[in-house]
Amino acid sequence: MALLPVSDAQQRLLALAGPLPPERVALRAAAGRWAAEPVQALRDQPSADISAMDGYAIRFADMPGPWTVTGESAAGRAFAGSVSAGEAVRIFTGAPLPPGSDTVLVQEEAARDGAALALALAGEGPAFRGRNVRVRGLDFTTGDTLIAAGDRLTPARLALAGVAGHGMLPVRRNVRVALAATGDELVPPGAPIGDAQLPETNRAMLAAQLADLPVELIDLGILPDRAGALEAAFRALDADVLVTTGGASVGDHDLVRPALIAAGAHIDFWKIALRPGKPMMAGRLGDAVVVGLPGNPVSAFVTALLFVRPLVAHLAGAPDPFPRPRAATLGEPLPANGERTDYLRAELRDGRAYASTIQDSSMLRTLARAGCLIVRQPHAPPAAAGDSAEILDIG
Ligand SMILES: Nc1nc2c(c(=O)[nH]1)N[C@H]1C(S)=C(S)[C@@H](COP(=O)(O)OP(=O)(O)OC[C@H]3O[C@@H](n4cnc5c(N)ncnc54)[C@H](O)[C@@H]3O)O[C@H]1N2
Ligand code: MOO
Repeated sequence: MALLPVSDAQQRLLALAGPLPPERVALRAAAGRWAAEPVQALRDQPSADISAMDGYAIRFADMPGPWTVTGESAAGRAFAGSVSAGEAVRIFTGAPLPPGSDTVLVQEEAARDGAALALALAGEGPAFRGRNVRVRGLDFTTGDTLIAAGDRLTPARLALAGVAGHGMLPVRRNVRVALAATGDELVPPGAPIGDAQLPETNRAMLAAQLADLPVELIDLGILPDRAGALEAAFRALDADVLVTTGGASVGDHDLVRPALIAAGAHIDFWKIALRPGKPMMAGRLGDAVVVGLPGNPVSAFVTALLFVRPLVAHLAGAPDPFPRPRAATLGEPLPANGERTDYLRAELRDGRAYASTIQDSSMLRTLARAGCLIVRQPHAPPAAAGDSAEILDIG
């Protein structure tokens, strides 16, 4: 069976399910999620002309003074009257300008004695009408579209939506992701361990890889290499996404695919032109998308980066969920590549990428040291030191 190119597999994966249904959640709960609808301003900001400085509201036409102070305007406590010729109102940052005034004289440039106000130094004072005033609607006005559907709700956008009058925001509901490790040799990290056993690390790694996405993780634990137990766990699934690791290849104990099929799954693809990560599979099980990752930790990491994270982001409403490679300079030559897209663990030093000598997909130490993956396209010719290469940052 021919191996599926990485980009074809990525497109087919996203085609398995669309974004989850929308819901409205409080501002804080929307952090890091994607807007399901455009967000429009419900108010003008600022809603009146307000002072940007502590000082005195004056009429610019009255420059260079002197003035008589007739009252005070503070943030949240506007002056009730207005400003007539020769009058000034004490004003503070964020306070509305009283009607009649149009300019703020900062207090550092003012000399005040009781109600008498003058410039501290001749020639100082505001240089133009409107100085130190934030005019109504400076930031935005009612009806402006401030956030587009599909925009990520960054900290700044949350604050923007809040000041625009929104207490709730339209997002996609959180993605329920079930994680299952498979393998009779696996024990939880830190547990007593025999020689034939191995600490199970893929669930912790995957959970951390998804930590910045809007997920609810469901831990299905470590499943044994037994068809019946796997099938039972898959049948009981209640999640939007099932991610398994291990048992994806062709050995006698690689039972994930047959168990998924026995549980009623449709496998859309299996085996990708990818190194590491070739045995990855994906399909549907009821309403859920299932992704079977290879067990080797580096293969699981790379396939989670290229497939699982983008799938979760897609379900959460991200319009462009795939990691974006950037160009970097190779520090050392690389040999020609074979038929699979190769993702080489590499260190970045002085802006140059140096691939680890050994790229075995079991080796977590080289992964932990790597700042990036060098992406080698199928059949790429040999590359020299100083050549440009595509990399994916992972540091
Ligand atoms: N004859 C062939 N053999 C293999 C092929 C092949 O095409 N033909 N593909 C190889 C490739 S590529 C990979 S990758 C591996 C992955 O296969 P599996 O998904 O079946 O992985 P396992 O055999 O279950 O495990 C591989 C390795 O990783 C360890 N492991 C598994 N799960 C975890 C975990 N949760 N945490 C930590 N370590 C884990 C496991 O103990 C094994 O050492 O197959 C090749 N074989
Ligand atoms: O995914 Mo396997 O790790 O290509 O060797």
